[in-house]
Amino acid sequence: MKSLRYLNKYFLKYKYRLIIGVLCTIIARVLSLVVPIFIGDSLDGVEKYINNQTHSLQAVKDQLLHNILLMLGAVLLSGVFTFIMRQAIINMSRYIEFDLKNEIFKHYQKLSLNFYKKNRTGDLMNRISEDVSKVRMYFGPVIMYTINIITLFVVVIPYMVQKDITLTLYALTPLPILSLSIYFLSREINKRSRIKQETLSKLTSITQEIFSGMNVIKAYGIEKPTFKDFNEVAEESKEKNIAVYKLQALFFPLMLLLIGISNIVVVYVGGTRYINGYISFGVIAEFIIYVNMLTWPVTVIGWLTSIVQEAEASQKRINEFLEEEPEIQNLVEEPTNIEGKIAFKNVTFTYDDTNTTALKDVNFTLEKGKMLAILGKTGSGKSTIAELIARLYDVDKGEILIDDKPINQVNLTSLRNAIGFVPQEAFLFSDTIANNIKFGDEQAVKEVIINAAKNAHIHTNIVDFSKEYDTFVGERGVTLSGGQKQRISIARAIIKEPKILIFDDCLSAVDTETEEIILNNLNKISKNKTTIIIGHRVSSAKNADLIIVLDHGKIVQIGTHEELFNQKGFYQNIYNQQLIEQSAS
Ligand SMILES: Nc1ncnc2c1ncn2[C@@H]1O[C@H](COP(=O)(O)OP(=O)(O)OP(=O)(O)O)[C@@H](O)[C@H]1O
Repeated sequence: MKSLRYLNKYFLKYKYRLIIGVLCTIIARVLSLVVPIFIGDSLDGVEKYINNQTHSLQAVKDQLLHNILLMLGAVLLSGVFTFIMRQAIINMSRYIEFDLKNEIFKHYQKLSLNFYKKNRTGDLMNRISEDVSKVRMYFGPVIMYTINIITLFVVVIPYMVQKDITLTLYALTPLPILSLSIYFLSREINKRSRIKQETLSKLTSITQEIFSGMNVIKAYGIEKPTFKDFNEVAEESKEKNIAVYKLQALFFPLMLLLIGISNIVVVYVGGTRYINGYISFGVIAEFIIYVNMLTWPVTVIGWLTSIVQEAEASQKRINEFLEEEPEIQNLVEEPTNIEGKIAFKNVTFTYDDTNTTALKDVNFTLEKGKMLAILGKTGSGKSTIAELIARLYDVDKGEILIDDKPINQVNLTSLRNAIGFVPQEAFLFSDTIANNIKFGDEQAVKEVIINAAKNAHIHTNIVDFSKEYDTFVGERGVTLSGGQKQRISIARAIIKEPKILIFDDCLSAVDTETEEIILNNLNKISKNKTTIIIGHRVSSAKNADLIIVLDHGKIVQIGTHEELFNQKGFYQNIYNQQLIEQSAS
């Protein structure tokens, strides 16, 4: 129950709903419990008349009518209170489910990239959906049935004992057996359900992967082996499902069997005691109804215990993530005004998971409004510089200064708001083109969107689509070419009007002519903006105020185009190489 204690704050938040729910549950239960009393009383009245203990038929009829009206009233009122109880408690559980999901989601958003590298997406999804649903059961059915059971036991059992203790003992004996059997059955069902759930997750993952990689599957003609893989997992999932339902099928027969046994015991023992004159006829009827009333809650005790165990396990998994501290902490509450000067002082950085030292002793200063180009072979650490500027990771050694302030002394939201980042792999949401561009500035009007698209040299492509800016791009932008996705991603960064623009190798999928147009546009847009262009081509670097060449995480060349062009080294080599390529094409 330790993990579930975390949820007490929600009980406090919804205390009025909870109190109303509890009161209504008690009232509804008590009202429904008077029905057997009137049935017993009515049968006793009829019995007395048959045995000639009462002579007035009219008096018996009046007694029956009186009892029927009272029972009707009690049942109706009980129904009304049950309705309010369900509204209060079940709705409370839904509100808490919603709050908890939001809390987890907000926390997920605060966590650093490393967290996402360490944990599988399926696991993250499961904790926010499956686990939260299990926890909801703790708030809804568990509370509702627990109060129900307690009220029932507190009222019914003393009443039964007072009527006839011997019959009570006989009538209740099968119930603990029922409860225990249901407990073990539910536990086994839950165990099998968990396995079923895991295979279902596996099936979902494999299906998702197949759909995402459909173009590769088709291109390689591997539909058959892919189907075989899918079929194996689907087969496993089917087996696990059948295993669960086999056990579930036992649930109701077992319950009916034990209710039947209880009823037979009441009829037999009650009948004997009636014949011996210990109880009246009506008591047998009352006991039969009470035993049936008690059976469901007793069955439920076993079920509830396993729900609480499940909720406890789920909340433990949720807490593991909620207790995870974001590696990147915002140390400054006040927003910071960012001008855009960036300096790296002896920066060394190692990725935790692969232990790769991506940057070694990197030094450079980029004045605000200036342009930096970063070149270097693949894996030389270019993207890492961009990620460190956005503070997606903290450095191990040395420091990064933004406007001469250590980066961790800058408000994190201000920093990220000041950066327009175009990642190496463009990511588009399954939404319209306009909304994908507007993502950088929610308030942007049509003209501004079009202007950004023009600057990213994608406008003419967009107007060629029948729905123009309202074209839906499909999941991850599947309906667009690589170059189109990159340019929409560039438009998204431009529209934000950031102080710092970072283009991480984002012109790789466009031809040199388009690259030239975009670079020219960028020269205009990036006035007064600190701009960092990462790439492999000299064309994207030659207009920069500063060029850095990286090799294995170290700066091997630094200077302007003129300086590096006249130096022997990587820059001159690729310049010459690209010149030859250009003249050959
Ligand atoms: N998220 C990561 N986790 C672990 N290691 C990483 C991660 N990203 C990059 N690396 C490693 O850090 C090194 C530098 O990678 P980086 O992406 O900065 O290179 P790059 O110069 O941008 O390469 P490319 O031109 O191919 O994009 C590489 O050896 C890479 O394997």
